[in-house]
Amino acid sequence: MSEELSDQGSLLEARQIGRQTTAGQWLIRNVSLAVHPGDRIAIVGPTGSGKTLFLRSLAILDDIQEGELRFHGNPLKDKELPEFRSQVVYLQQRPVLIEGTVEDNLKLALGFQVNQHKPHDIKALISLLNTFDRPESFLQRQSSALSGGEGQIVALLRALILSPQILLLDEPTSGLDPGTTKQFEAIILKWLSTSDKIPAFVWITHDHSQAERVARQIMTFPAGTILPVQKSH
Ligand SMILES: Nc1ncnc2c1ncn2[C@@H]1O[C@H](COP(=O)(O)OP(=O)(O)OP(=O)(O)O)[C@@H](O)[C@H]1O
Repeated sequence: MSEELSDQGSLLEARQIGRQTTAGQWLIRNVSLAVHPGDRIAIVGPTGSGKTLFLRSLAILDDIQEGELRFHGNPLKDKELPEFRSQVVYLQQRPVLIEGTVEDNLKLALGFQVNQHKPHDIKALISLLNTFDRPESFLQRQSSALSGGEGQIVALLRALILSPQILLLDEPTSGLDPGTTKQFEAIILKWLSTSDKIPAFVWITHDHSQAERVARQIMTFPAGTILPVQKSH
């Protein structure tokens, strides 16, 4: 995460991001990253070093107290946020599914106005389901009856049918068994190779062998970005 960023052609760029507690203590500071088309970035680093705080900042899910985010080279305006959300999708550790079937969940994102121009490509979806080794009838399963791993894969498929430009993955396989983890990775790699865009991902993982398998760039979250918490007077 160098401070010298080339913004040439970056999709998403974080410059000198800082996050503070409400009491004013810095949790992360001066963290920068540029994501370009085709990037496959893994972020590794110790527990509590601020990886999630940083990724959530990239996803514009939390406010930042310092620094700047740029999307396609420009600061993001409020009115551009729905488009940003359809292009930059954040997947958290635990899937959040609605009641109903797998298909209801997959169609959910497409219901948002900003996504209505995106075709619901059922063929592509079924091909991804095959990578997951599930028949088409899996679409009719109730979300409440899915295992944790199946739920996480459904959350991934729901993200992918939006055809995002960037996936932000926060330890998405930490609760999955090795077989489901491999399927999850295979779906992402298939998506990368079949997307009509040149998508990118930023993937937080504690598993160095996973980082080696999926990423082209591995970044260690720098301990130096975390300042010691000051005692208040
Ligand atoms: N809102 C908050 N207020 C105060 N401290 C917070 C807040 N959010 C996170 N923290 C603290 O900031 C630090 C970084 O948290 P974060 O979840 O980003 O770490 P992480 O590197 O993702 O850890 P892990 O690898 O365990 O998921 C932690 O010590 C956490 O307790």
